[in-house]
Amino acid sequence: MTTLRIAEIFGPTIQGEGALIGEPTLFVRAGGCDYRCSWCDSMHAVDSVYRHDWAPMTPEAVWAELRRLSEGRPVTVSLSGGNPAIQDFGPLIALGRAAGYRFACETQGSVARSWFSDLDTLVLSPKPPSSGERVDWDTFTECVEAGRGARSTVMKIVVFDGTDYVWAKEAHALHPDLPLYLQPGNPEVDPETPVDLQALADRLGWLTETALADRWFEPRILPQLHVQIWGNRRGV
Ligand SMILES: C[S@@+](CC[C@H](N)C(=O)[O-])C[C@H]1O[C@@H](n2cnc3c(N)ncnc32)[C@H](O)[C@@H]1O
Ligand SMILES: Nc1nc2[nH]cc(C(=O)O)c2c(=O)[nH]1
Ligand code: SF4
Ligand SMILES: [Mg+2]
Repeated sequence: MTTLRIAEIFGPTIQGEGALIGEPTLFVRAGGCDYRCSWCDSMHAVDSVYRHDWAPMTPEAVWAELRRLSEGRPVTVSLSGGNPAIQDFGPLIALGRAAGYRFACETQGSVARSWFSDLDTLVLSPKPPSSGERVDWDTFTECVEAGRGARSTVMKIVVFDGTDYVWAKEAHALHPDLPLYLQPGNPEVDPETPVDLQALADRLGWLTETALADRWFEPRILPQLHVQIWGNRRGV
């Protein structure tokens, strides 16, 4: 039987990012990641110094918590992390889907999984140069292939600067069929530090105006809605 490493389960909240923005959602945050992005906003689910806080849970136990949080009313569940793709979420997805719950997954596209095809929405978020990580595009393409059975697969790219912007255009050119979402990077990820909403608005303005001036009309450009509402608070 699979045991999952779970950093946190929370909600209902709203999906704050990308294609499903605004959608009522429960989050399952998996512990552990094969990347170390310089600006990761979820290091408590990445850095192994926090591993003692990650609970070993069976899919049944995660499913029981999701039912409790939603009071048994079917809702969208987002699998995030860390990188959920380093674990086997197939059994959890099967339990939830049988009860009418929908599943999305956020992953960087570094590990392909057969259960991607059981998702409603696969969100692939390849990492730009500012992250300090490098994308293996062959593996990323394997992730796109593994998600062929999903209802939809989208690409979501975090953009911090001009170099990331140019990179995002190249990433889109490699996978032009994936609907593309851009979000400005949040440079302040400490949950104790209040976010500077004006600075985030300025970043969103810069990204939006850059794409429009460039006549690049493919991407949808969105803020992180949960950060607008709750700042860097955890568990929302
Ligand atoms: C914490 S990651 C977990 C899932 C997966 N490891 C990934 O990166 O796609 C969830 C989403 O948050 C984004 N993200 C992480 N840190 C961010 C930051 N400082 N500003 C904006 N988005 C960020 C990631 O790019 C990803 O789309
Ligand atoms: N509300 C809310 N929306 C989100 N979208 C992506 C998130 C993530 O950390 O994966 C996230 C999150 O942590 N909270
Ligand atoms: S891939 Fe995702 S979870 Fe892993 S370090 Fe990067 S942003 Fe954080
Ligand atoms: Mg987040």
